[in-house]
Amino acid sequence: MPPNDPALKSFIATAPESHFPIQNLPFGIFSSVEDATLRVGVAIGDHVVDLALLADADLLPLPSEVFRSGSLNQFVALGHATWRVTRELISHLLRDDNPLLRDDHTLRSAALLPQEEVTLHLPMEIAGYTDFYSSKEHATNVGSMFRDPENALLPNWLHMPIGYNGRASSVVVSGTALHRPKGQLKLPDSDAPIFAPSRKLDFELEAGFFIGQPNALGDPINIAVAEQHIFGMVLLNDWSARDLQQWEYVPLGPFNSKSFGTSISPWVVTMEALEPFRVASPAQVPVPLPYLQEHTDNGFDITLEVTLKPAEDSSGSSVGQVICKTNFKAMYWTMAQQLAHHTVSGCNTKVGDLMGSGTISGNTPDACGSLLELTRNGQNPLTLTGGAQRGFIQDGDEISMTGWCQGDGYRVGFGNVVGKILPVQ
Ligand SMILES: O=C(O)/C=C/C(=O)CC(=O)CC(=O)O
Ligand SMILES: [Ca+2]
Ligand SMILES: [Mg+2]
Repeated sequence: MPPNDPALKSFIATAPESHFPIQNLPFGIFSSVEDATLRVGVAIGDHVVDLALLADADLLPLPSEVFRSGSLNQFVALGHATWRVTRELISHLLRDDNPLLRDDHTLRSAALLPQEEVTLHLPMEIAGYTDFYSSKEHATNVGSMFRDPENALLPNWLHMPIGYNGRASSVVVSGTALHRPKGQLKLPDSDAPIFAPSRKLDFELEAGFFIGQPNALGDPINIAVAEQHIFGMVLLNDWSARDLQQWEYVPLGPFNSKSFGTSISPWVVTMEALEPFRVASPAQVPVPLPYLQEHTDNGFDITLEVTLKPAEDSSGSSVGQVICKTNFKAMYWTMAQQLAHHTVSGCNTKVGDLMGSGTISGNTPDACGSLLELTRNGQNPLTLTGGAQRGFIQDGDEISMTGWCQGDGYRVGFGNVVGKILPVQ
């Protein structure tokens, strides 16, 4: 049976709402109390499979050092065929009718660790980070607040996937707390900026994808093969200080307002696992230039949610609340178009480059992927359970994003990306 078959079952039982059934098998980097080495793991249910130990036991045809090099980069650099075959072999080893690992109690207890007992790390060594701006609803919402409601979309927006070169050094894995940034901001009633902690700290709900197959300088990626260059996807929170952003961003785009931290989920869901959830993306009018024209469905049906958990009150309690529900399939520009556009100038990419989709907003009020949009720039604060109000993020707040593809009786999920905001340093 192929690894995406909905009927497949693992000897590691998974509930229907688990993000990590045998049909998923996302790759990540973990360490454990017994072994601090950063090594490659695959999530299955509530467990992690240690691929280095499977390779030591000759159950995977790769040198185990590939899985002990500290990131997924070495493994991913081996190429598309290796990612696919490795996932197939792991799927085979985890099937409920395969006794090889199931009945080898020594290997099984060493190579299958409960997820709650491991530490997850950044999955890739991130060569570069680019952030796109590909949700029409998001671009329209922000354009109408920051610029002109009559001409919310700038004239270039419908012709190319707009993006900016972000900051790779500050991409952090889920669970990493970040301090509120300081910077220049200009208050509405003043002509001169002040230097102060951001008062308009926000999240941006995004999906990210990792480059698995690079392209050389001067050799653009054709849109027809663009997806073959993608290893897989994660969830991404592009933390944004709106007051710093509004003062600094013209004409070269965001700088300090977004470079203080970008959080990603630890498990990279492969494009193979996402294949059953491919859907058409929105029709594009006007038709884009030929290098951006697609002849296949390149959208993906991924349900997304954001939860805000406010700082604990004096009794130490805090309840998380879902503040956004949306779907990745609403994105106007696809990953294939983003990659074709990114490289059309001759720009090269490297294994481990991270591309953000841009904030994912939909066309209902609760489908907005940022507080900027959910609260109309803080003017209509959200009222949380218990009465607390939020225009923007307060110190101690935790933002958690989750996402999954719904199959028939199973989910291919991303887990989550969580981050807490600490007071200014
Ligand atoms: O429209 C603007 O001026 C700014 C938009 C953003 O801050 C969003 C950005 O980072 C790109 C995106 O996430 O869509
Ligand atoms: Ca962004
Ligand atoms: Mg960022």
